[in-house]
Parts: sequence; structure tokens; C-alpha cells
Amino acid sequence: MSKVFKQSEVAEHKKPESLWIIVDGDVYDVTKFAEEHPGGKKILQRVGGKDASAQFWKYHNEAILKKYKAQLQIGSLEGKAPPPEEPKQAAVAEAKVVPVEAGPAAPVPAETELKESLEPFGDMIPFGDPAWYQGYHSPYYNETHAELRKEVRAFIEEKVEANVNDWEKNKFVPPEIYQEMGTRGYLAGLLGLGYPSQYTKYRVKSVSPEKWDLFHEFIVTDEICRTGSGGFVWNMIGGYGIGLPPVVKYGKKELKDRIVPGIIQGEKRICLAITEPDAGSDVANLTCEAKKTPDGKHYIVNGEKKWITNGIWADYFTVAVRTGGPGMGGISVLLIERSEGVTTREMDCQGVHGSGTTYITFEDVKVPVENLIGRENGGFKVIMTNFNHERIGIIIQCNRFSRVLYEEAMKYANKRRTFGKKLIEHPVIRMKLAHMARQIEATHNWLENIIYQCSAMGETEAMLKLGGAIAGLKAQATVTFEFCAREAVQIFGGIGYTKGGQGAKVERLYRDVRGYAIPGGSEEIMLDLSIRQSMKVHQALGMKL
Ligand code: HEM
Repeated sequence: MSKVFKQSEVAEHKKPESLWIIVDGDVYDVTKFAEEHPGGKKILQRVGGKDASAQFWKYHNEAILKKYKAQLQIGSLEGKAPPPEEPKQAAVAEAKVVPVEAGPAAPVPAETELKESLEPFGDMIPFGDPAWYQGYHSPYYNETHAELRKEVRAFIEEKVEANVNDWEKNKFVPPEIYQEMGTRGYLAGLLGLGYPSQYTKYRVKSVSPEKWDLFHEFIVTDEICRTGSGGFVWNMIGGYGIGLPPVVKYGKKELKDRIVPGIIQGEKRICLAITEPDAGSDVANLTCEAKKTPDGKHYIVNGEKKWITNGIWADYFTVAVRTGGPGMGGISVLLIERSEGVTTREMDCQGVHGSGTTYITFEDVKVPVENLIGRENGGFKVIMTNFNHERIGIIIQCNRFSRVLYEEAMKYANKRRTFGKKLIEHPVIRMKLAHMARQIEATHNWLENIIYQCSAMGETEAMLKLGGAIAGLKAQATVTFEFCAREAVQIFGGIGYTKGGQGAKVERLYRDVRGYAIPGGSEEIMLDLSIRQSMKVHQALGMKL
């Protein structure tokens, strides 16, 4: 692989029997691959023995090269320049400074401590990453956050990026990837509860447990979403992130000591089962029943659950059941272990492929009373305190997906030419990108503010005070996601309508939109709740109308 070739040597391999090409100074032997090349063998033969970089980048993206490099690269050209270093802060600052007429500096309140901006990171496409990645100041982040984003990005680029198209297509992510999320300590940090060191021997490499905060949690989720696959992201955290927090917060100690370590360390899987065929956002009407046995030692559970993420491979199910009368006051939450009477069947849905959306039936399932989470008939509180964390997760995901759509569209608009110009040179395309960017940045800034509020408030205060704003922000995030998906596909045209290839992320995310706009509280319910709940809170705070 490390062989060095002269241009003239490569030029000799231009026949079908021995076909080499050059891409970005590296030499690829595509003799055998030409037969299976999805773009056809003739097109490869036409560039045999030559530098085909321009043609390659016209039709493919990074992921293709990453996927095939190990298999096809046989060496590099003599004198190939080393890869460019990541931009250094000073260099970027120098390049970006535009002289402006000096005006009076904005006054800084004496008590405000201005934070240094962190080293720039990523591709520096404007709005393609959050502002604090791009050398802008932020009060929320420090070096540990910068280290973590680097660590997670490297993991995703190395292990996931090149495979995610296939995994989504086959609706299967190898379990080792989930396990690695556990051994890297990422799962532990995603519960909205600090870093629960007592349940895991694993630690996150770049952040110590004491320093772990909600912004670290934000970064892990945000970075794994750069894969542009709701199916992959939900495979990793869709069941875990909402199924485990109620157990950790309200479960009995013996139960937690027995099951939590296995889940947090990535060995076992859990999901949250609330929705039923006939009760979605309308939780108060659920009918799955749990009756106590005469000796008071067990519940017998009967009923159905539908659209349950990760259910198909879950070992544990955090389930909302009816133990009492009608309405919210008759609901409890039980931790059901996979056992006799539990049946799971994978559902075929429009998007989020690979997330294991499941139909579950419980038939006379015997559950020990020790598996009750919270109080009997007190399930409403357990479910409600879970919602803010769940919705913030959805918001983070939608917002990065919107960015991915924008970033992909921006890159494509800078290479695709129509009517003698690059797409980016057409004002109508810039208009689309501008409308995407302004919504993404608005969502991101509101999100950071909410995460900061969650860090500063206790959980009950946050549940009461922030529920309305989080509901509104969820709607903002899903509407933005839908808008960006539509506009990105329009910019890509037929390529964004076709699975795989350069438009893969765009085509896929377009199918994932409804998987975000409906669950966790539909857009309509979120918008209504945002006003109703905020009015209630502000009445208590002394609102004067
Ligand atoms: C290392 C060398 C190459 C590899 C590994 C490779 C791989 C692939 C793959 C996997 C696809 C399927 C679509 C996708 O997923 O993107 C594809 C499509 C294609 N490739 Fe290549 N390719 C290589 C070189 C080239 C070169 C040098 C050209 C042009 C001279 C070319 C032209 C095309 C075209 C036209 C398509 C179809 C694009 C479309 O569907 O819109 N490829 N290639």
C-alpha cells in the first residue's frame, strides 16, 4: 500500500487487463473492481492510467473513497503532497479579518468574563457546524467539550460513515457498534443525569466523570447525527435514551444494581413502550393492563404496544400499563424483562430504517412487583419527567440532520454546474441555503439556551418551567428539518431522489422526517402545549395580561 509510483508507471496500466487510476495523488488498481463498478466499466477504462480526481469527485463523495481505499489503493504518486493540516485558529483569524472602520468598542459589564474562543474544528463551511466549532465565542463550552467532539467525530468517521448506507439499506447495524458506544463510555453519559460512574467501569477518554455536563451529552448526540441516518442514531440511543432514565430515577435499588450496569456497558438493550395501536400522544387512554396476582407478588400483563423503537432486540421493556381506573391516575410503569408471553415483530415503516421499530404483544406476562418503576398508579409523573429529556434528544438530532442537509447541499451546489454556472452562483439556490441556515442557527441558539437552563435548574423545576418552551422548540426543530430536507432534495435534483451515491444522506433524511415530527409529541400537540404550558407557568410567575 505504501508503494511509490512514477506518473509514467501508472500510465502503462490503462488496459482492461491492468487498469490503474489516480485520485488525489493516490494510485488505485481498479482492474477487478471495474466489472462491478456501479457507474460502469467503460467510464473507468476511459481514465485508465490517468489522474481521474476531477471525474471521481464529480460523481462521488468522501464516504466512497473511505469505503474502498483499503481494498483498491496500491500506493501513491511520487512527490504527493502531505494532507493539509487542520486550520489553526490564528491562521483562520488572519484570513478572515476584514478591516472595518474603528468604532467605539461595545461596553462589557464588569462582572462578565469573556471566554476565549476554542480552536476551529471541522470543514469551516459557514453554518455547516455550530458556531463554536468555527472560532466564534460561546459561554457554554470549554476544552473538554472540544476534546470530546474530536473523539466522537473520529469514532464515527472511522467505524460508521462508510457503512451507514449499507446498514440502513439492510435495516441492520452490527451489535458491536452499540457495544462500543458502551465501552467508550458514551451510553453512560446520555441519561441526562450526569455521569453514573457507579454503574459502569468504562470512562469517556476525553472527559472525566466529574466534569461531565449536559453540553457533553449534547455533543455526543450531535456528532453521531452527522451520519445523516435517523435509523442509525435510533439504533444506538433510540431505546436507551428514553427507556433507561425512568429506571435509574425511579427504580428500586436491587433492580437497578441487577440490570443497569449491563445496559450502560452496552451488553444489554432496553426500550420504552408507551404508545399503543390506539393511544399515541394521547397517553391517558392507554389500555395495556397489569393485574396483581392474589398473593400480591406479581403483575400479569396483557396488551399491545406499537412503534416501539429497538423493541425487536430489547432485553428489557420500560412499559406504561393500566393498573387502576381510567385516565392518568390509573397508569403505572413496569420494567418487563423478555420472558414467556412477550412477542416482538419488526414493523416496516417509511424511514428510520435500522432502528428496529416494533409491534409488541404481552400475553399473560408475569412481572415481579419489585419491577414497578415509581409508585403504583403514579406512572404519569414517571412518564412526564421523561418527556423533556426525550424531546431535547429529538431536537438535537433534528437540528444536526438539518445541518447535514444544508452542508451536503452546500457542497453539491459548489461542484454541480448548470447553464454554464455552478449551482451556488444562481441566486435562487443561495436563497434556499440562506433560509435553511437561518432556521438552523435559530434552533441551535434556542437549544443551547434550554440546555443551559436545564443545567441550572433542578429536574422538577425544569419539568414545570421548561416543558412549554421545549415543546415549542421540538416543533421548531422538526419544521426546520422538514424544510431543509425538501430544499436539499430540490438542490440535488434526481440525485437526491435516488438511494445511495452522492445524495444518499439527503434522500434518506427526507424519508426520516416524519419519524421525528410525529413521535415524542406531534408538531400540532407540541405547538399547542408550548402556549398552554407556558401560560400556566407564567400565571404562577405573576403574568399580567
Ligand atoms: C476508486 C475508484 C472508484 C470507486 C471505488 C468508485 C465507486 C463507485 C460507487 C460505489 C458508485 C455507486 C454510487 C455511489 O454509491 O456513489 C459509483 C458510481 C459511479 N461512478 Fe464510480 N468509482 C470510482 C471511480 C470512478 C471514476 C474515475 C469515474 C469517472 C471517470 C466514476 C464514475 C462513476 C459514475 C458516473 C457513477 C454513477 C453515478 C450516479 O449514479 O449518479 N467512478 N462509483
